[in-house]
Amino acid sequence: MADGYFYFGLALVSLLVVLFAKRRRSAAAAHGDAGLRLPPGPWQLPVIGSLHHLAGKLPHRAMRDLARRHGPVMMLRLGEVPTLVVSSRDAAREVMRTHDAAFASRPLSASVRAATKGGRDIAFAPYGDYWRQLRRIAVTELLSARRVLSFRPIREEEVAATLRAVAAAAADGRIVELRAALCALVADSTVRAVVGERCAGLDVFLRQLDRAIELAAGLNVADLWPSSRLAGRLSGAVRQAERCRDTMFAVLDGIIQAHLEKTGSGGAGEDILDVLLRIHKEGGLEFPLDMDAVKCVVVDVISGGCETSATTLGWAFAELIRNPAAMKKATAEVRRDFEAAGAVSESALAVGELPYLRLVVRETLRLHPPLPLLLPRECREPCRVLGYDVPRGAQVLVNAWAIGRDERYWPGGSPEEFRPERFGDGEAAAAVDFKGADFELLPFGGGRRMCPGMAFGLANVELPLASLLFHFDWEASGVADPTEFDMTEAFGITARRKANLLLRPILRVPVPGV
Ligand code: HEM
Repeated sequence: MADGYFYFGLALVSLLVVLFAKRRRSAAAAHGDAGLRLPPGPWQLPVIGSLHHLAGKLPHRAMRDLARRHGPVMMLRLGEVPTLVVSSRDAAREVMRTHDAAFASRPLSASVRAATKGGRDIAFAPYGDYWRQLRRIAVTELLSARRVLSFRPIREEEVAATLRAVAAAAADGRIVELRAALCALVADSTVRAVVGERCAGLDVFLRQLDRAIELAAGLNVADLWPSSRLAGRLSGAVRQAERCRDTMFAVLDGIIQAHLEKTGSGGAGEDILDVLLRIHKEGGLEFPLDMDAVKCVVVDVISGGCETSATTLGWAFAELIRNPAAMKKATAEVRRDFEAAGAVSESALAVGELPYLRLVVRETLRLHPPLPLLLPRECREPCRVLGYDVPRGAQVLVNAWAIGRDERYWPGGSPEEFRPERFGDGEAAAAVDFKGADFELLPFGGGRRMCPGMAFGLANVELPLASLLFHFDWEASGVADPTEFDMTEAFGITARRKANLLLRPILRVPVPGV
């Protein structure tokens, strides 16, 4: 609330000083940025910069509309923060491939700095040797294909528990709020993979994590006006981020203690925290992995793992409900392939079964990248993108959501349409994938800071989706025309679906153990 009043007050002050600021701006242009070809952008107000252009809309949608007028490389000012917005495949390629090293850092806003103890985690560590060391640990130890595979029994158990709960609802003719069920499924699988088991404090931990992610979105006055002490004091965002961090760390202290007391850790049964504690104990690293770093990485992996996969699953179901032909095709495929087995198994999924279901996931990630603006990057050294000069220190947002819906890259039907077939044989987009080489499809980002959790995330999407389609048919409750199914996005760092996912399950293939 305090943020709201403060913001409104600043907007009023802005209007009063606009003429004065115009004069000052032209004076500044006369010496400061002379000779540079800065990217174009919409007109700005003093103090709030470009924020008024975003008011009342979701940021990725507002930025897409602005980019249509000002171009694929556009400069905004969010409060005080100069922000480059990139909205085309070619511009994204320049940021993530041509000048990848120049854009390989992340901006550390005051609240992110507080939540991550100054960027001690993987996602927000400034680009450099410390980040490189953490990234190596993540890729080779924590999130490697072998490690993700070792969590298969956890995923299978959690999916089986969800299937049993849904079967009970189906038997009673009850409607299921599938969004909540999917969030719980992904959270339980992820938490068990990271810390071994759910414990009492984890609900508190997950609530604080949600709050910390909200604060990290940067739309609070402390992060928008970093030079203003008054803004920092009025906002309280930094104090809240510290409180979230301390509460999460206190829960982790108990879990770490229990891990340290446990005997015989190591080898196949290791969870991610075991691995981190082993690396902490072995030492010998250039930057010792102290307990704060261990906790920051655990928070990173749980936050990276939960929201993104659950959001993807929610959208996949919503799109399938809205597109009965695709639902029919995906369901027929999974029932045909697993009929003999009587249940979906991840081992069969791993050897390339269910090609259509995989296209459903790819199409879902095209239309609904869970992080529509990825995670922000920061320009470390002045460089040029599509011929425009980008100043050092500018925050850089890649609008993956807008690029994924740009008709120039998605010919053959409306890019707004959910059509998994567009990635099939004979179609222009057939070879386009989300592995970071195709800059029109960037749900996991690209370049050095690309998501290291892709295999982990996809495993948490594919098995639940295939299993829920295998055993049940799904009907939207109270929706006569599927095309009317509500697809409104919620506001937040992840673009999750706003409405609940109220669906009626109809049992078609018996669930084992029920
Ligand atoms: C559907 C699932 C997921 C999506 C769509 C996704 C998306 C992303 C994106 C867009 C980025 C920023 C990339 C960039 O700056 O170019 C990112 C970074 C990251 N993701 Fe994911 N992610 C997913 C799952 C996961 C999972 C399961 C984990 C961990 C278990 C994870 C951990 C991370 C980390 C640690 C980073 C920061 C990497 C760095 O800065 O070096 N993500 N993710």
